[in-house]
Amino acid sequence: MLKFGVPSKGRLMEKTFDWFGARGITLRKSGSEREYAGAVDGIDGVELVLLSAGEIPRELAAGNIHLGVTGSDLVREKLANWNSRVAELAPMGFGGADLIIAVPQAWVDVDTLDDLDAAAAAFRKTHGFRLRIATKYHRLVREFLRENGVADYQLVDSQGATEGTVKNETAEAIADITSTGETLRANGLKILSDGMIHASQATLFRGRREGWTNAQRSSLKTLQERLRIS
Ligand SMILES: Nc1ncnc2c1ncn2[C@@H]1O[C@H](COP(=O)(O)OP(=O)(O)OP(=O)(O)O)[C@@H](O)[C@H]1O
Ligand SMILES: O=P(O)(O)OC[C@H]1O[C@H](OP(=O)(O)OP(=O)(O)O)[C@H](O)[C@@H]1O
Repeated sequence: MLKFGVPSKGRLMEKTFDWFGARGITLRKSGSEREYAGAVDGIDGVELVLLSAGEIPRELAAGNIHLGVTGSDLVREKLANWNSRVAELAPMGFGGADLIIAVPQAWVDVDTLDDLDAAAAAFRKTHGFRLRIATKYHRLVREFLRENGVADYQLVDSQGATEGTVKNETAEAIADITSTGETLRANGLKILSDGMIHASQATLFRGRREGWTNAQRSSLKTLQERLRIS
């Protein structure tokens, strides 16, 4: 069977079903609403596996699923050298959100990464510890700040309500996903003008693990033909 991982809930699940439906391919949950399995109507040998969007990158890289839909941000965050472990088959045009760096609006002298670097050095001198950036995107934020010459900071882990960490005084800045910008505004934060790390959207990926059977290759080919993607 060709195993196809799709998000099991939340913002990406329904839109994934709609996206395939609009292209004449019906994804179907089998059994009860709560069962995390299903099938693809009209294409033999494809098995749906409903998984958390955050786990799909790892399952693709491990070869436990062959295809998967998840956010392009999650693939980049969860997989070192993601490009060598999965291939992008199709951007899907929904689930759009920007991973950005934001600081307090009250920091009137800080609008760019260079300003942040200067503020971070000053912060360390004054406080005796490094400026804290709260995020769940550790890999992407580290890479981005390294490439942009910002060094004098520390990451603090935040798995949710990240924008609140500044008010709660557990961080001075944040790196998180935003779509409408409302959460940032409500928490008195502003995006650095050059603080865009990644523009994410839901994407169909193929795992690059070797060892596919001929039947699995053939199911993928049929699916690609039906979707008109290569
Ligand atoms: N406004 C938004 N806020 C957060 N994530 C968003 C938003 N819009 C789109 N996304 C995307 O949705 C994906 C995360 O979806 P979701 O939270 O359902 O998955 P998850 O992190 O695996 O959650 P869970 O583990 O609870 O299932 C990411 O790719 C993210 O970029
Ligand atoms: O720009 P906005 O439209 O305001 O959306 C951004 C917010 O939505 C997400 O949180 P989510 O609701 O997924 O909860 P979380 O804090 O658990 O990640 C994200 O982490 C931001 O907090």
